[in-house]
Amino acid sequence: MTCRVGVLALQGDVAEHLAALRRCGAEAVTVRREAELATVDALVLPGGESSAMDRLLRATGLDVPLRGRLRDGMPALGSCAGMILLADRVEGAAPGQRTLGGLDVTVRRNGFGRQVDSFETDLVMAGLPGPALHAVFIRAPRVVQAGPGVQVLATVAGPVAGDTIVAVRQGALLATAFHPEVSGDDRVHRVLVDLARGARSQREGPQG
Ligand SMILES: NC(=O)CC[C@H](N)C(=O)O
Repeated sequence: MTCRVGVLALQGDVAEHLAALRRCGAEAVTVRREAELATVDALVLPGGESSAMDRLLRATGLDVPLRGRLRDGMPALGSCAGMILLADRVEGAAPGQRTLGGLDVTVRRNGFGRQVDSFETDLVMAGLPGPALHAVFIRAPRVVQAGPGVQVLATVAGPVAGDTIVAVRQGALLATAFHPEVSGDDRVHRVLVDLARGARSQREGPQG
């Protein structure tokens, strides 16, 4: 079945997500306004600058309907800055910076510090069959705390003692600290597109 997946296009890394979603068979569209948001079965919140996106979300008034759709169970994938937007709590936020929330996690912005602020690694991600996933981290956040309803999908070693959570899922919300749209491996987007198809068929009912 076909499904329509939006990419929040106020700022940041939009084109690569649209391309990945199309390779997964979804109709992919940019979302800047409430009317566009209303047409999509699922949404990608891309990487970029989370404080800038927060400002633009509030300036355009898109924050209110978007929070509503997230609360109503719209599937979403937040990558990097998008993960920050979906987090309930942020450490190192810019003055006045807020999030949409929905994911019961605390994230630390720029959580890998200056020395390793960008790096690439291969990681095993729960729910993705096949080989390890190549993950690109660019001034990425890290998850410093996850609530009991949050499934940890992937971790990497460091930057402090032990492992750091870099991918999570809670219900229909997925978030990665890395950028799944730049590796050419579409398996993370495929999970979102499957969730979008499920949401679509639920809405359309048995004969849809
Ligand atoms: N690549 C990214 O999305 C970086 C996120 C950025 N450091 C922020 O805090 O918003």
